[in-house]
Amino acid sequence: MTTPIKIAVHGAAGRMGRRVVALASEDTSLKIVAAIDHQSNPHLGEDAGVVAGFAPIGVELLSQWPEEVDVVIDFSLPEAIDRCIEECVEATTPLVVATTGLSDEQKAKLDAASKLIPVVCAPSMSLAVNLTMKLAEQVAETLDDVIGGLDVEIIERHHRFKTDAPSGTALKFGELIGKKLGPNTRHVHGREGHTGERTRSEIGYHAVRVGDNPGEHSIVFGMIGEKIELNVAASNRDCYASGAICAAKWLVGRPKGMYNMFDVLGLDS
Ligand SMILES: NC(=O)C1=CN([C@@H]2O[C@H](COP(=O)(O)OP(=O)(O)OC[C@H]3O[C@@H](n4cnc5c(N)ncnc54)[C@H](OP(=O)(O)O)[C@@H]3O)[C@@H](O)[C@H]2O)C=CC1
Ligand SMILES: O=C(O)C1=N[C@H](C(=O)O)C[C@H](O)C1
Repeated sequence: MTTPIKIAVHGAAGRMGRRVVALASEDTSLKIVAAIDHQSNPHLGEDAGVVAGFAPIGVELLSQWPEEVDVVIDFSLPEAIDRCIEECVEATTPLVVATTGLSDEQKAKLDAASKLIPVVCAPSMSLAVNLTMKLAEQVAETLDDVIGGLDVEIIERHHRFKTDAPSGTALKFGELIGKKLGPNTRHVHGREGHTGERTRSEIGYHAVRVGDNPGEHSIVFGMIGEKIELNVAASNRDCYASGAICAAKWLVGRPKGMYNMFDVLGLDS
């Protein structure tokens, strides 16, 4: 039997962290050795499995970083990411970053870290979302010069507790589509008032916040006379948690560098 991969979950008491703890604790190729959260989290000191709504796993939820881990999975908040990067660089631990809403400075810090450690960073760990991104690239490339012009609008729906908008995934869809449409693409967030006619060169973003929606994205490619709409929706959070676990397993033993879910899923060839 091979030795289990030792993982630490950062943001372990959050909505996503709990699902990562729950799924990883059922995976015999993994051993959760640390569950890290904010120093004032009310669950600190409790068993992370119990916090996740599961059986005890013998790992306390702590705010301290552990000594020895093979890989860290991070689903936290932008305000928590700097320390996470610093701890991983210091210990040369591979890092999977799923947190969205990072500042440009934080993205640069993560890039710098990837010169020293292997990093997977992706706004969505979901297989279906990443496949849909590939489809969206294909549609944009094909319709770029369509007669009458192409209008791209991205609508995302998430739970009312989400703190960043638009979603990291919506922004990634826009970035990938924008690359296919050319350098004049403008990214427009919402519409209000006397906006004038829509220009051809814009991608519109619309962020809907409702109830407990775990994440839904619609990419509309509108033309004169017809439209294509790509829809991808999560039924629950396990698509993201299992994607992150898959990324963590893939990352262990890789050379330092910046990777994404296309690399993990083999979608870039
Ligand atoms: N890439 C992907 O596939 C996905 C990405 N996400 C992203 O993951 C992130 C987390 O989402 P979600 O789980 O819903 O959010 P939650 O707010 O439920 O979870 C975040 C957790 O991080 C904790 N935290 C806050 N500050 C710190 C800190 N300084 N150190 C350690 N932990 C800290 C929070 O603790 P406390 O409550 O005490 O502040 C909380 O437990 C978001 O950015 C979201 O957009 C979400 C789903 C999928
Ligand atoms: O906060 C969430 O819930 C999600 N956030 C990610 C994002 O911002 O794209 C991914 C997923 O859609 C769920």
